[in-house]
Amino acid sequence: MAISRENVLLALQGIAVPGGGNLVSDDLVRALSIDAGTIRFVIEAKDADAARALAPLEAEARARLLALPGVEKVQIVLTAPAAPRGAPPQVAARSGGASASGGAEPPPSLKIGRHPTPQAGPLPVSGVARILAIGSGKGGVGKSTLTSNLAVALARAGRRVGLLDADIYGPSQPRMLGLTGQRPRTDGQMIEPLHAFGVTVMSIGLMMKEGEALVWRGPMLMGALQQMLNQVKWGELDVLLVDLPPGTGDVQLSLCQKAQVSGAIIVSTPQDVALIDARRAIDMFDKLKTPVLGLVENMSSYICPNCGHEAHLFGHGGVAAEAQQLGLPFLGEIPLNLDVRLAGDAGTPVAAGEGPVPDAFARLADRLIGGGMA
Ligand SMILES: Nc1ncnc2c1ncn2[C@@H]1O[C@H](COP(=O)(O)OP(=O)(O)OP(=O)(O)O)[C@@H](O)[C@H]1O
Repeated sequence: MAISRENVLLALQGIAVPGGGNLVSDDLVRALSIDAGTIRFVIEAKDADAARALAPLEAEARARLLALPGVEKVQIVLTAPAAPRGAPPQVAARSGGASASGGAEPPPSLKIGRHPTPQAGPLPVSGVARILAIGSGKGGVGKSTLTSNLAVALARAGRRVGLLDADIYGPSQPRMLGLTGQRPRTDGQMIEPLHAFGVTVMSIGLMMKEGEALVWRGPMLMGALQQMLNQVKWGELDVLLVDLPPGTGDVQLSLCQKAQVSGAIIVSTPQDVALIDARRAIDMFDKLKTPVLGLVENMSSYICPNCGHEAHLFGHGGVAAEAQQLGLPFLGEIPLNLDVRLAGDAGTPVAAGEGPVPDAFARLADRLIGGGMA
């Protein structure tokens, strides 16, 4: 029998916390997910003392949930922030590069991941002229790589660019932009984004302990995304690129429901399997009434650095053909090149340098600017 979220919350509402209220009314239940017979969630106490006081409630919550029909397993994590409340100092950005890494700091005190605030429909983000969703049907096609490099290329072309890493299942932008270990500053209300290579950057991964968001679903995710859009001091931006998780899930839905997204760009490799999934992503954006602005082919051709021979490891031209068939613009192609990966791993996007690959990203940026998309 399917377990309903409402029944779980109802059971948890019955558990009083010291000082009045209950687990749900005090917003202590975070990251609730229900997966077949398993219920997972986090009880987030405000500090270590509060966590100790809540420990008996964890057992009570488990017992109550296990008594619900269909529940086989209950996983509860009781956590408290590792550091006292207050913002860790932000490390200043080096001009032209990413802020220097200061080692792994605890997450900022602002709680990310909460129930969404009701709103009438998709809203603009203050100061942001355009929001572009960067999506893919399949994982690993280079969507995050493309997003960081496109952001850098747009910044180099003089645009005011923001990048929101909403890939909660594997936020990779901090690593790709050399921001690993840094924490954004917050006053408890608003978040100061980080800056790297001329791009204003915020990643859901910078706001939480590793792996914390993995269990989020539905409303929690929607609330978190809403916070990332509205509680970050984005400043005045010509364009905000949103790096989405692969596929067609809650984050895509939440983004298009909460924000006025100008359009989506779909990244795919030329392989048939990737293209089939890309079609699904396009279909989803159509259903969400978000215009698909075009397709990009990543890992297009491979030029052997030793002999100059051009090979097409994943095929070539498949995405352009698909775009034509769907009547969508083909925005450009990025070659498969070892430097792309090495630069991404090293935290200095290849688009920040010179050469044929940075030129390919510059062409893509120009195409978007020329088309009024960025
Ligand atoms: N054009 C390219 N040439 C060489 N390597 C690339 C290229 N594009 C991406 N890569 C590498 O492929 C791997 C996957 O890329 P990336 O993480 O950007 O994909 P993704 O689609 O965002 O994945 P996920 O869906 O898992 O987030 C990375 O190691 C990246 O460096």
